[in-house]
Parts: sequence; C-alpha cells; structure tokens
Amino acid sequence: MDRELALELVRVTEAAAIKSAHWMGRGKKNEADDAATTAMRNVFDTVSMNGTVVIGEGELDEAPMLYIGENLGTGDGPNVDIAVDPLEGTNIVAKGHNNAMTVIAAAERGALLHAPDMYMQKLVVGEKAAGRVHLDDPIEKTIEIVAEANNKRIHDLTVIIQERPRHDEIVKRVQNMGARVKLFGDGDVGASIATCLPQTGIDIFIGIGGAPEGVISAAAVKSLGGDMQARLLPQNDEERSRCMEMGLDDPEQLLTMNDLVKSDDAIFAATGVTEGELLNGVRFLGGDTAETHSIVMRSKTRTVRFIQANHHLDLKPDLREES
Ligand SMILES: O=P(O)(O)OC[C@H]1O[C@](O)(COP(=O)(O)O)[C@@H](O)[C@@H]1O
Repeated sequence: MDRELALELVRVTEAAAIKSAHWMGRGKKNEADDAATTAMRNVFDTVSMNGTVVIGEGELDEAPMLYIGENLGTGDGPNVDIAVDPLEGTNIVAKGHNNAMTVIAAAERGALLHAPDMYMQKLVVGEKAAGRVHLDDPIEKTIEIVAEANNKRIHDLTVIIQERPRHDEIVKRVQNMGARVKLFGDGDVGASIATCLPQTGIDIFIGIGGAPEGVISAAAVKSLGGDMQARLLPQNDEERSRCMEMGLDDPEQLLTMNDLVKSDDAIFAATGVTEGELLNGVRFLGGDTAETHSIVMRSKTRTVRFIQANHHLDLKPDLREES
C-alpha cells in the first residue's frame, strides 16, 4: 500500500472527530455517531484508493453508509480493505467522558478478518510478552508470564479490563494474584493499544468486547509489535452461520494475530474526540479553529506518528457545527 494512504486516512479520522466532538456532552450518542459516520464517508470519497468496507456500520440493509461491502475512494488507487469505527465510544461522547476516538484500519484486499458484529474474547500484550501468552491459559499463568517478560513484580503489573458484570470474576482473580486492575467504561481499542505503549503502565488487556473493535485493534497492535489472540463468541445458530458466511469454517476457532490481520502491511489511524490517555480530544480554540491529535501507524515499517493539526473551520465549512 502507498505510504501516502496513511496520511489520507488521518484526514478521514480528523474530520469524523471534529464533527462528532460538536456533540460532546449533549447526551446524544446516536447523533454523535451519525456525525462521525457522515464526515468519514464524505472525506473517504476524496481518497485515491479502491476501498471496500469489510467492517463497518452494519450490512447494507442496516446502515445507510459505511456498510459492509460499500466501495470507498476515488477508485484509482490501491485495492484495500477498510475497517471503520467512526466513533469508538458513543456513550463516552454523549456523557463527555474520556477516551473516545475515531478509528480506521486498512490493509491489502483480503487481509482483514471479516468479523461479524458480535462479541469476541480478547487478550492483548505488548512486544516483550509477544508470542508467550495464550488466550486459553488461566489468567494467573498469563500474569506470571507477562510479569517476567516485562520485568515487573506482579504487584506492579496492571491489567486493563472493561467494567462489565461479565468480567467480575476475572477482576477478582487478577486482584487475588496481587496484580492491579484498571477498569474502563468504554473504548476497548484504546485500552488494547495501551498494552503496547510502556509509558501507559498497562501490561495486559483481557476481556470480552466487540469483534469489529477487535480486528481494528489488531491492526494497531501489529504495527506496535504486540500480540493479540481472540475468539468469536456467537450466541446462537444465526450468529454461528453469520461467521461461516464470512469465511470462518469453525466460528469458535482461536484467532491469532495473523488470522486477525493476515498482511504485514496494515495501517491504523485514529483521532481523539474527547481527552484521553493516548490522544488529546478535539479542542475548539475559538476564532473558528479546532485542534486535533491523531496517531497513525503502519505495520510494514512500524513507524508510529502522532500528528497535531490546526483546522480553520471557516475554510472547511463542512466541519462546522450544524446550526
Ligand atoms: O457495551 P458492551 O455491549 O459491553 O460492548 C463493548 C463494546 O462497546 C464499546 O465499549 C463502545 O462501543 P460503541 O462506541 O459502539 O458504543 C467498545 O469499545 C466495546 O468493544
């Protein structure tokens, strides 16, 4: 894939972030999501690529845009599969909490797992523990392995877990081991990425979250040299047959990093919507200007770029708040 595509994708996440940030703290998660989706779709139209959505806002009959199978881009560039989460953390934006982002992953055609919108069990660790953990190991064993790999005492090890009743037992087991638990409300893409950035102090991500978010996270984790394993959790026969339609003969098979993202050439881009640990949120600075903070990375070179941009909304009226 062209390296220029990485920067083009940041233009897409920036536009979505600015539009959804206008909805921060207004208690309207659907409006925030729609604003991000529409902005993403509009900017994608200007990108030189022949893209196809493989993870998006739903099937054709469920979503008016960024639906699975939709073609994106001008059609005259590289053939790429696109996975989008126009707003990762719709509730976060509605409530004005931290860590909402707009996110995209892209890879050569056929390289991203076509994950249906269902739950997925996930385990993510950073580079030092990569190749040493297994999703089916008891959490106690994983903690010991990662503590050794990251050269930390178990007491200093931090496991990040989404605050949901389904995770109550694993939280207790981590705490009983003497390790630390960091609970988060929403946004498991950012939480997964945190394991790969030593400055966050996060060592392990474990738990059940959305499958689409899992594939997008995998593109980022691969670019950062970390490791991820996952398993889809179909709840009924209908969900099982959806997995099979999407090409998975065994819906409950263990998915390794290379099953989630087959290619060594994947791009991940994200822009902060609300303030966060990884990225600052959109800041409206007055005078019709907005500041954005984004991250973009490519698994081929493993270059990670943080991009701060100032936008003159008088020159980009599409990104202004609708009145
Ligand atoms: O809220 P649930 O059903 O536990 O789902 C977990 C999923 O929800 C999120 O926290 C937020 O998703 P939305 O942005 O779609 O609301 C994801 O990061 C996570 O994968």
